Amino acid sequence: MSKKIGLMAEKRLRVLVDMDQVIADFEGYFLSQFRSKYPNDPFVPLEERNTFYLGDQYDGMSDDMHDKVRSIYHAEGFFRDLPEIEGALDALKEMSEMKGVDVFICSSPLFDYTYSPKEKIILARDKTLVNGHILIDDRVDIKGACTDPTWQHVLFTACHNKNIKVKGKKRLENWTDGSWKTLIEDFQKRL
Ligand SMILES: Cc1cn([C@H]2C[C@H](O)[C@@H](COP(=O)(O)O)O2)c(=O)[nH]c1=O
Ligand SMILES: [Mg+2]
Repeated sequence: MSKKIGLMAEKRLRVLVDMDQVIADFEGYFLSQFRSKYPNDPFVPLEERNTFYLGDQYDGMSDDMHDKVRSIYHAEGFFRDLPEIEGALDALKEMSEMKGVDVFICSSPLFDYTYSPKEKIILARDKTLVNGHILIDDRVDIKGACTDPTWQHVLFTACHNKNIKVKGKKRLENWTDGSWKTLIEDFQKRL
């Protein structure tokens, strides 16, 4: 939204920030919960995760694995209790205090709607329809009804995408080395 300052309209940068695996540690928490509930089952260490959906690596391991995996992230409190990705909250607070920057958390719900919508913040199954200048998200392929979204996707590095080569996209490796600030400032210059 632009605010009028005298006769000049201030250009504001709209930053959309994904939640799971960008602000909240979905993968790490899933693994710790899975190992504590099913200590005798095989699991995929985070260094070996290479698909967006857990099921793509887990489901074939045994007949009951599909249900076991879902019993973890469909559980009440799973999303509410996700720990922070290191540095995310400080970075987002600082980002939201930057002059001319508006920050929105933009997250997809699970297909099972029992708990995740109540435990998340802003929900959009189709993020291509959300209007913003930047979308910081760990998912490599963000598709939807709009083939030409307003935002530029910045890929947040996660265990499942770290080895995927993406052409023409910027990456943000973490929230702790200060590079997010340079990224935001670069986008602001181009507004
Ligand atoms: C099975 C499975 C589900 N997810 C979920 C977690 C979130 O509800 C969405 C991803 O949301 P985002 O806005 O794209 O971060 O899908 C998942 O991330 N991984 C899974 O294996
Ligand atoms: Mg995500």
